[in-house]
Amino acid sequence: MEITNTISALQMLLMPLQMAKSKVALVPTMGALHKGHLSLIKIAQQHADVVVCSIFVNPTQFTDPKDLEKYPRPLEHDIKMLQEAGCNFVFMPTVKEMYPSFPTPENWYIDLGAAEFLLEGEFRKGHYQGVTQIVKKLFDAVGPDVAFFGQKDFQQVLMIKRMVKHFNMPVEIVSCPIIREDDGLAMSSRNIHLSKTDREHSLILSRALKYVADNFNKSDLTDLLLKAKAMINEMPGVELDYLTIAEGETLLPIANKQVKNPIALVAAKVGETRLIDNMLLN
Ligand SMILES: Nc1ncnc2c1ncn2[C@@H]1O[C@H](COP(=O)(O)OP(=O)(O)OP(=O)(O)O)[C@@H](O)[C@H]1O
Ligand SMILES: CC(C)(CO)[C@@H](O)C(=O)[O-]
Ligand code: BAL
Repeated sequence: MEITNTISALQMLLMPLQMAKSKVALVPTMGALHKGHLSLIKIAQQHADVVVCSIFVNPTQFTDPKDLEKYPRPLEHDIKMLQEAGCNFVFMPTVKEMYPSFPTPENWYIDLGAAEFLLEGEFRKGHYQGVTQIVKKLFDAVGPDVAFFGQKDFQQVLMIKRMVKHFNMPVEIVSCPIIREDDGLAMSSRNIHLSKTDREHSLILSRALKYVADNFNKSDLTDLLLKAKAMINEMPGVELDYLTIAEGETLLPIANKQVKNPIALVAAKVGETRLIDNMLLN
């Protein structure tokens, strides 16, 4: 496994492979790797000849400076995990490498459609501009044929697909299933911040989503949402940002069950830690 910190070194390594028409996959991450990330690497290995994993805690997508400051960065552990997973290249750039004028912000704005401002976009204003800005830079640096993202960040996958379309980039975007702990909690790097009690309380998120999924076909939509929200609101230490049943392209709340891709999405603060999760409804 080769580890590089600069775009030019990475490109020198990848160029001969790309000239020989090897299929290159990219798995972008912010590190603090867990089994969810490893599942992306595994799926990428099934699709491509070469897998590049990037580790970069991207400052432009953080709206809360404290969240950025305390984001976990266990680099040695990450490298060991990637080595064991058989990843071929790790790209770990500095902030200056990705944003040469940092801390002066670069000009960046693209139209991601109305869904940018819903859900995560409402609670983390500007988040998807930051995400698409760095993913564009990573795609430009690596030149992947295909890139893998987790369905846990469902809205992120939608936004990245829109960015790729906006720039006509020749990159296939693959959304991969959510990996959960045995008790249902969606794996996330931020779970490390949960106290023992928070960890117990956090289970209400996947339970409420499961309740929605199990009852979607048999219950009235309004009742279903009310009951699922009540389950979360009754849990001490959990502060709900949103729970919605939305259409999977527009992310608008659905008015009837006949829509194409219904999905339940949730975000809540559990103690001091903000978590998100979602479940497809058919
Ligand atoms: N439980 C999971 N199952 C599948 N994919 C996941 C899971 N958790 C994260 N991913 C995906 O891994 C990629 C990198 O995510 P990231 O490094 O932000 O990890 P994370 O666990 O989502 O961290 P956090 O949510 O705390 O920022 C993203 O595409 C994300 O959707
Ligand atoms: C896609 C991503 C690596 C961009 O920084 C990040 O948002 C993440 O880890 O989901
Ligand atoms: N996995 C999403 C990245 C973020 O929360 O900023």
